[in-house]
Amino acid sequence: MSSSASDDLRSEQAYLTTLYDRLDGLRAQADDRLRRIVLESGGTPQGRTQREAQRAHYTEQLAQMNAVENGLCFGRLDFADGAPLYIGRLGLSAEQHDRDPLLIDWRAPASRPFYLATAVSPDGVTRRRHLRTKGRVLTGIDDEVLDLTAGAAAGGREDVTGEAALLAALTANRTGRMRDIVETIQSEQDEVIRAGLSGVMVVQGGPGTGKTAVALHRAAYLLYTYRQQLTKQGVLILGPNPTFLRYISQVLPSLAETGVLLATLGDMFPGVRARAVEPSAAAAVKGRLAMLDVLAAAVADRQTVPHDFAEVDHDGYPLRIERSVLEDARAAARRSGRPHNVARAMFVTEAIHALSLQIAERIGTDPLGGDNLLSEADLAETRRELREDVDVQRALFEFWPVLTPRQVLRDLLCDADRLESAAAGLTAAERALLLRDRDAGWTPADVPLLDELAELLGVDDTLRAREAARQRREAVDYAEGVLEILAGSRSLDFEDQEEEILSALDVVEAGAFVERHEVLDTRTAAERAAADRTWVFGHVIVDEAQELSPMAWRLLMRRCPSRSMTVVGDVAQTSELAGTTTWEQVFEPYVGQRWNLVELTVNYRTPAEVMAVAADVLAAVDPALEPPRSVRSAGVAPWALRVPPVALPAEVIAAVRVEAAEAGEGRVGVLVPEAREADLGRALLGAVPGAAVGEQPDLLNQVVLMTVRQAKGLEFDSVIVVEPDEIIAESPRGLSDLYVAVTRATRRLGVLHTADLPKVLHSLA
Ligand SMILES: Nc1ncnc2c1ncn2[C@@H]1O[C@H](COP(=O)(O)OP(=O)(O)OP(=O)(O)O)[C@@H](O)[C@H]1O
Repeated sequence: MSSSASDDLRSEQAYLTTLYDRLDGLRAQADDRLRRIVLESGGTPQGRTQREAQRAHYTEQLAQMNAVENGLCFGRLDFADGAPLYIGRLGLSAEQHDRDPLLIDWRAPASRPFYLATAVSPDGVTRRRHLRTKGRVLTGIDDEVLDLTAGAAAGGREDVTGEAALLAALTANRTGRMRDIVETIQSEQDEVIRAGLSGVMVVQGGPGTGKTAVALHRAAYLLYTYRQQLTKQGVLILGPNPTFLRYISQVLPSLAETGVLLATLGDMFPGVRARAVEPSAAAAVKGRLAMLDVLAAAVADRQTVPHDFAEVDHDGYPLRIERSVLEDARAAARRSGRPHNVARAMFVTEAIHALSLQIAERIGTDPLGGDNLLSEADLAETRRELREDVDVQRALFEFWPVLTPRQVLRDLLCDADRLESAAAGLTAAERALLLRDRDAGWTPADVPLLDELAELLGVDDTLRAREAARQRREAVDYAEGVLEILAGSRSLDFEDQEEEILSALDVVEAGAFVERHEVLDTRTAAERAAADRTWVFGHVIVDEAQELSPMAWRLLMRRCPSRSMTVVGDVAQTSELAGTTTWEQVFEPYVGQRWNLVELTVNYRTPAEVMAVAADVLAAVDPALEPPRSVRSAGVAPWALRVPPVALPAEVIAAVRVEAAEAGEGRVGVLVPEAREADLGRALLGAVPGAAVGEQPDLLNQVVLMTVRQAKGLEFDSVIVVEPDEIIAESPRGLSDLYVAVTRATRRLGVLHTADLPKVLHSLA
């Protein structure tokens, strides 16, 4: 190492140490304040609220400071004039302000040239320096000189920034968890990350173009830039499945952001974790907008009338409830246009009104032919009696019951007759796809249906108020109990004392006591949002968005009426039959033409050799689609091996062993047709006990066997695709599935097949 290089290392290490000292100082300060707050107690309700807010603030600050411990500072910009700027995961101000700022947050506008400056357009930057660190120790420096006039050779490529650091990141072993890319964000990605908050932005990009990475960094950017607004309303990131959410789960915490709700569609109905699996064809039927009519009919079918009449016992007499009375009441309630549970009150009022007239007719008829003898007050009393009569209530409940979304959907999907009545617009084959067992669990495609039903059913305010009143009564009863104990202990301790002693009982009544002890809601917006179906998010980010059905989009749009959304996906990778192959189709109904399309064109994951194979598959999906350009080659040719059918499991195991040895610390993914998953999974597990297989495989294992659908959005150092012709044949979107499968590799790709290779893989023959 030249002496100037080692001088550089030494002085940068010294600066790094200053930064960590400052971080430690701030951490100690926050820790100390938090400790003091935790020790404080009592005070007024406002005081306590304030303390709670401060506690949350310092806890979050500490979490943020802990999160940035690794890679605190990763870059430096030198300018033609002025002092250099250091770029990091967090902004740090100096203790003495003349040295400010010590470190600039990567999201601050001043950091932008770090991602955008090039030799051709340096924006005043003369040098961009990447600092490589391990813990608190500087391990290396990569410099890019951007000032061509300074005489230094610019070298490197013009299409990437920070080439050395980028290539180091791209060729590193995969770990089963996605890493942040904050040190090497490329300019086309930076544009997306820093776009404004409002409106719908669709980011279309081929595999490996960094859509997921960009979506996550955009969440961090938006939270930094619009902190107040978004902390209150929350940001939702919707991903395709729980395995994928675990894969990306570390990225935002490593960027010191934790207040984001990561969820799958299956999590979007509070109280339901929809994890059951169903055929894609069934999900496709559930995803169509035709289900709106089916659901509306299913609710209407619950508003029934008897064949002729119903009879109940009222006040010792049989009371006939005529079909026509119920029909009129039902028509009036339906005409109100209110949701079913809300309109119920009107149905009951109308029915009771008609029944009271019927009773008046019976008992108030003037034998002399004059007006009815019952006064208005008598009629009101009759109505009151009818309303309070449990038998009448029960009968009316039967004709217009209070319903929950789960009840309506379960009853519908488990009953061929109900389905036939409500889903008359579907074909018999489609209805057969919908029919399921009563004890089958909820699937993700059920969730938008439950959400739609919640809208159709509504919540009866009187019921809600009754429930709130019940809860409050319980709390007051409890408080009275507490106060009684206090009173009891006073009489024991102080009854023989002369002077008056003020007890809690004298200064507070039970209701007020409850109010004072109401628990403060200290949950983050993300936590509160997860528990509330009607929560409206400040921003919604959707990953693998091409897979969502029209019904799922309705649910999402309800959660985001401001339409502040970032939608990332690739219409060439759609595997769900309910998914989309054009973005226009998705957004036209909600925002017309008012959405922005941005395209990412560079593939950071898949090396050129693998992408050449993928390009042939893509051409078969749609010749008009362009594959993204690989940023690097791996120097390894993809391979294919034909094996006898009986030897397939043994050959898979052998290939896994070879690839695991090649991958070293890296990860191996075996992607198989759905029909073979169970058998091959079992065989692999027998030979490689640590392998991850099954519904939700643990990606931290070195070897993972899964279907292509499960592998959506994931990547492995080495990928073995098994029986590609079966993957193609398994679904009408089988070619897209094969495209997804081959583009999961970051280094090596192999194909095992027992029949002829499909034509689209001819380059491997
Ligand atoms: N600027 C970057 N610097 C370093 N690594 C990057 C960069 N951009 C993307 N990557 C890496 O490339 C890989 C692919 O990124 P990502 O998964 O976000 O792509 P994607 O477009 O979502 O792919 P797919 O459509 O196949 O799911 C990841 O390992 C990611 O970390």
